[in-house]
Formats: sequence, C-alpha cells, structure tokens
Amino acid sequence: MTSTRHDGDTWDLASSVGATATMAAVARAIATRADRRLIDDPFAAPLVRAVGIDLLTRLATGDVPPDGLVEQVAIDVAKVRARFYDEFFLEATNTGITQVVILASGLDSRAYRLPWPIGTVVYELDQPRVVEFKTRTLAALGAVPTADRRVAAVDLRDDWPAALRAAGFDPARPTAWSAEGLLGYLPPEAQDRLLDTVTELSAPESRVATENRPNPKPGDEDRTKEALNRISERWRAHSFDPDMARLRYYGERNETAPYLADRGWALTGISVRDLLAAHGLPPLRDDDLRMGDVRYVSGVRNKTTK
Ligand SMILES: C[S@@+](CC[C@H](N)C(=O)[O-])C[C@H]1O[C@@H](n2cnc3c(N)ncnc32)[C@H](O)[C@@H]1O
Repeated sequence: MTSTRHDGDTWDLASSVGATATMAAVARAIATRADRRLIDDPFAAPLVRAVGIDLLTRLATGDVPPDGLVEQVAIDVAKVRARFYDEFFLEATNTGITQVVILASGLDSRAYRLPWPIGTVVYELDQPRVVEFKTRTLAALGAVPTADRRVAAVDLRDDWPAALRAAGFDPARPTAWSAEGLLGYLPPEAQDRLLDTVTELSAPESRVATENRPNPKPGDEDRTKEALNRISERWRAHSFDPDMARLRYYGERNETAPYLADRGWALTGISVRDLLAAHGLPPLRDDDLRMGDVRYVSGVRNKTTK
C-alpha cells in the first residue's frame, strides 16, 4: 500500500488530511452532546455541517447514532484529548503567557470558546483553505473570538515562521505552543524541522504541548493500516471515503518527547491509557491503532538551545 501523500500536497476540509480535521470535530461534537464534563465545544457540530459531507453532518448533529461508525473509544479519546489541551492552555496563560500558537488548528475552536485572559493573542496555523473556511464559517455563525485571534495560512512542512511573524508573532515573548493531532501527517524530517523551529522561536518560559508516539515494533504498522482500512471501509459504505491509512507517514522517526528534552524542554506526560483511566472512562481494547501508548506531553523551555 502506498501513501497518497507527496511534498506540497494541499487540501480543504473535505479532502485528504483536511478530512481528518473534520472527523476530529465530529468526535468532539458527539462527545459534547454526550457529556459536557470534559469537553464543551459548541462550534464542532455547526463547523462539520458547514463542511458539507452528509454523513459527517448527520453524525455530528446526532441524526445518525455513532454506532459502528465512530467507536466509543474515539469519542472518549476526543474528550480526554480536548481536556488535556484546554488545561494546558489555561495553565499556561494563567502563568502570564499572552502569546499562543496553535499549529494545525483544523476545526479547533479554542480561540472562540476558552476564557482567555484579556490581552491573549492566539495564532492559528493551518493550510490556507482550512484557515479561510473556519474564519469565514464562524463569522457567518456570529461567533466572536474570546482572544485576539490571528491566522497564518501556511504549509507546516515549509518556512512558516515568516507568515507567523508577519501576523505579529514576537519570539522575544514566551509562547504556549500546541501541535495536536499533527505529527503523524508530517514526514519525519519535517517533524524534526517543526520542533526545531518551535524551539528556536521560544523565549525562556515558553510552553509546549503535543503527542509522543513510540516507534513501531515489527508488525505494529501493518496492524495500524489494517485497522484504519477497516474504519475507512465502514465509512465508504456510507459514501464517504477518507482512505485514512494512506494519509499518514510511516516508519521510524524521532520520538517527540526525548527530541524536545534534548533541546532544553522539561516535559511531563501521560499516556492515553492512563488519561482514560484517570477520567473514569473505559479502557482500550484491541488497540490496533496503538492509541493507548500515545503520550500527551507538555512542558516548559527553561534552557537555551543546544
Ligand atoms: C487530525 S487534524 C487535527 C486538527 C486539530 N488540531 C484538532 O485536533 O482537531 C490534522 C490537521 O493538521 C493539519 N496539517 C497536517 N499537515 C499539515 C501541513 N503540512 N501544513 C499545515 N497543516 C497541516 C491539517 O490541515 C489538519 O487540520
């Protein structure tokens, strides 16, 4: 099986990697409707509806039950993941950080729904059609950002700092960065470049939150691809074909947490398995997607770059 990805490929929210952002928003919409204790994203369902993929709209709005299409564990992971990043940003801004950068913002609505301290600037970076769609759609819905929201329409495999600086980013000030649900869609060397760039642009006391996926053991990736194919087949039967196994980049790569630690970041982390348990949610079973071992990591930059 070959990847459909290539250097310079682009997408909107209904195609290629962009559809994964819409699917993440579907999970948030279902999770929000089911239980607002951990996640309350009122913009997820209207954003999915605006993308216009009929099945995803019906799932997000509750017209179609998730049974068999969106597994309970995907909904539970959406809850704990949203909570992890929400808490990260609220803690970071409570320490006085006023500059936030959300890398690969997709349909994330934090710039519209978190209670940001006055004076917080939130930069959102994603592909041009993704950024433009969300800005336009939320404006049409009458949503108002709860921070000074600025966008940079970029490809994160390229030289994105120029666009970030042009939007007003100041590398001399501490920043809270997130890269949520992004890294597996970057080639390994682009992941390293991105983390190097984040480090270079981070004044002392900056913070970062992202995911660490352990490198695969023999056979792991075949099982992951088969599991993704099974999910895609279920969607395909309902006229939506995300072909998910072909969107990621596979093979060995530097693990995020040690890579960042080597560059002066002091990180802590928790696995998805432990996070589900900590929130009293059911454990993972048959984890062919290797979700349980993903660790959400966050920390502070307190040294200079090596
Ligand atoms: C799984 S979605 C996650 C979106 C969002 N962070 C969330 O958790 O809902 C992956 C996101 O990464 C973005 N992305 C992936 N590769 C990218 C690239 N090379 N440049 C810009 N954005 C990229 C996609 O457009 C998409 O919005």
